[in-house]
Amino acid sequence: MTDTTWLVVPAPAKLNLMLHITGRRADGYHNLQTLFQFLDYGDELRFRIRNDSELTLSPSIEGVEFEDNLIIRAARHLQKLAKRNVGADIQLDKILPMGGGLGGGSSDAATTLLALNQLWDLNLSLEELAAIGLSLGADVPVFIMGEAAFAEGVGEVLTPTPELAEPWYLVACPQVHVNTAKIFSHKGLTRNTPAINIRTALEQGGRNDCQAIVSMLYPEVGNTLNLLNKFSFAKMTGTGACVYSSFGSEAEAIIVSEQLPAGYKAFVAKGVNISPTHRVLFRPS
Ligand SMILES: C[C@](O)(CO)[C@H](O)COP(=O)(O)OP(=O)(O)OC[C@H]1O[C@@H](n2ccc(N)nc2=O)[C@H](O)[C@@H]1O
Ligand SMILES: Nc1ncnc2c1ncn2[C@@H]1O[C@H](COP(=O)(O)OP(=O)(O)OP(=O)(O)O)[C@@H](O)[C@H]1O
Repeated sequence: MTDTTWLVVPAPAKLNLMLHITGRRADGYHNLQTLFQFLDYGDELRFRIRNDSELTLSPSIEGVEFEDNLIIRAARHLQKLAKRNVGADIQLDKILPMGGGLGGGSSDAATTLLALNQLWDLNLSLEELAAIGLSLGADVPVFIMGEAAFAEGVGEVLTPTPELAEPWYLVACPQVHVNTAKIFSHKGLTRNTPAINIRTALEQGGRNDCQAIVSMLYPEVGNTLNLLNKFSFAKMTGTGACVYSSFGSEAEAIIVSEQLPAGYKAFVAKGVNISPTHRVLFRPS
């Protein structure tokens, strides 16, 4: 008899609190230094085991083919590693904007790897799942490991940073889709920022080396930065398009969000150093 209950698991957003590009590797990828923090806000996935080897996903994401969806690509990896036929029905509540720099696709993939590893009794370690995740995207490993972290390499060499403050953020999402590969291949991108150590990153923060190029290519991003900067220092996450400011309380963040022009897409969320995915799967209260 198949268990018909659904396992409900969040797929949170991430912010890059700083993002320095320190070099370009022979394979075209870039070495970077970044501070990742999770948001208590994001997509939600539901999983139910099937007793055949089918995978289903509903609803589909407009413009993303079934087999290209990072959720399905993640599940296919695990199916190959399972020594028996395994299948699942998956439901997706997509909240995070795509191409927003919030890591939504990577987070969906990580949640899928973590949840199906558990449901299919595969017993893969977090390190093994992170290695599979890295083949899907540079941002997947941090979501697998589940701790806010200083990341180096292409984002996969992680040092946890539990000492990060957990402020409230106002995140504004200009309605443009930034193509990550296009930004990393831009000739004007700063890609020689000197490496810093983790202590400096934690004490002094840092900038986002992609911000100037993205603001130039997508003026909506620059305009949104200017707008938020009127209230509180604003920075872009990842390769954009979303930008954020931090606040000491939820109420302060909400007051500023209410002053944004009508129609502006924005949300308020708490920064958290433990991923909500881990809280549900590994630390249920
Ligand atoms: C910018 C960040 O979001 C920071 O967290 C990530 O580094 C990007 O991670 P991601 O969206 O998972 O990116 P991937 O899907 O791995 O890569 C998309 C494209 O961005 C470029 N890319 C990405 C990451 C990296 N360290 N160097 C790169 O040059 C590559 O051209 C790659 O083809
Ligand atoms: N489940 C998924 N959710 C979102 N995007 C997906 C998914 N599967 C595949 N994709 C593809 O991945 C692309 C990047 O989506 P994502 O939401 O991760 O962007 P992002 O927030 O800019 O990521 P990052 O911060 O990692 O650069 C999308 O444009 C889409 O084509």
